[in-house]
Amino acid sequence: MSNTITLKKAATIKTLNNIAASGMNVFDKENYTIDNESDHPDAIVVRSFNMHAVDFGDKLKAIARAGAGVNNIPVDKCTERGIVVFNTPGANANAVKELVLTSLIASSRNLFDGVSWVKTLENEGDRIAKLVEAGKKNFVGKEIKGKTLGVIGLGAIGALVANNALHLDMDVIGFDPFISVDTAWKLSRNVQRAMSMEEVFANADYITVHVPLTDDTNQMLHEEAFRLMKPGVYILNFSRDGLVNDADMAAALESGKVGKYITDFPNEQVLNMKNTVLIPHLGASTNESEENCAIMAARQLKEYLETGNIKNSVNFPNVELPYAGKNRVAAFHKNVPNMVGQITSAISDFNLNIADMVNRSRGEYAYTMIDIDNKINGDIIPSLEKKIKQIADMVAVRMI
Ligand SMILES: NC(=O)c1ccc[n+]([C@@H]2O[C@H](COP(=O)([O-])OP(=O)(O)OC[C@H]3O[C@@H](n4cnc5c(N)ncnc54)[C@H](O)[C@@H]3O)[C@@H](O)[C@H]2O)c1
Ligand SMILES: O=C(O)[C@H](O)COP(=O)(O)O
Repeated sequence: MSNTITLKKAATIKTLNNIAASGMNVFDKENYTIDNESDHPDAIVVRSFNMHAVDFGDKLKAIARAGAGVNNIPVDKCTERGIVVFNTPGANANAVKELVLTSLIASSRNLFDGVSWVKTLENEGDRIAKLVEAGKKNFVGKEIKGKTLGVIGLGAIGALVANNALHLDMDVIGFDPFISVDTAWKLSRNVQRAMSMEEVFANADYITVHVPLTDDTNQMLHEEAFRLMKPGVYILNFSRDGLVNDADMAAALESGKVGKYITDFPNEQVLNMKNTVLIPHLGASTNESEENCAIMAARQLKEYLETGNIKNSVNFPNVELPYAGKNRVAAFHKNVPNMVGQITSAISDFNLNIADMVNRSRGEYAYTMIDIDNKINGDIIPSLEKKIKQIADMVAVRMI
């Protein structure tokens, strides 16, 4: 049995985090209601809020993540229900890049420890200047020039970090077995290509990870990985805490195998480790990035709600059919033979003519949009919708 999803003119949007106003203003008041208390929103805009236990209600059509990582969203469950999950690729990449490079230099120069120490001198009166000169020897750092930065994951953020580190006179070695063609074009040819993660581990003085948290990357930095790294290596994690095995990291920091762990994702274990720099998930927290993400998320969502077109979804294919403003059937179904045939046959049963259509698949699921040429008598729509929904392996149907 498929879900009943019928687009109403006024859609309700719920937000689960603070979303920049410039993004929410994309939703015009005539067609959209922003209601953060709604139990049955048409769409949700979210940042890092953990949605795994959230009740979706029975009208939810789409979730827009104003940001990159979607591990806070139950994506498989959404796919099974024909709920499109969007993210905003690259929209916060510059913000993260700037903080990664800032932290790289600042931690290398023991800046965080030094600055914290100075604050402890506040009651020392006129002795402060003398104490500063005597104490600075405890914070001698190292320069990054000529050192090797290993970048694991050369997507929107990793590629920017890699290219910019070259400008800081670092040598850069990168690893990404799934690098996109777009990113490969943007990457400097001076970034050395590693054929394995182990090659990065063996050569890098600093390692920064920029991969999504998935079943494949979960705990990718563990005891065996640390064993292969150079002694005293600095590790930067601006991706997710689940990428690192905390117990192994604690041991590696204790032994000095890892010289410093800089993370944007502190947790209870990490808070008790030595030689850490703990940042309160500030990677994407700039006005520019929050606005970029919110505007991109809102535009993608609005386009989808109004036309069915999909751009930058993490669970359904990109699909675009210019919307002529007539009547459109948008159907999510299993990726099995003869679905398009059955939908078009249902349409012709109502003596309707097809103006245009598109079908794209992604893994086990597919999405079909069909524009109907005739001016439909409004009474027909529920019957046509019902008929299409009754097709076996249909997941969800919208009449737009
Ligand atoms: N700290 C923050 O505020 C912040 C902000 C944005 C993103 N992030 C995190 O950073 C991650 C990356 O963001 P992005 O915008 O660069 O995403 P992206 O999708 O552009 O890049 C991810 C890259 O990782 C690569 N990859 C996947 N699995 C890999 C593996 N096993 N080994 C090597 N490479 C692998 C992919 O091919 C892709 O190129 C996000 O998923 C998110 O978790 C954190
Ligand atoms: O994956 C992301 O985009 C980042 O972790 C940013 O998360 P935030 O939107 O909660 O700052």
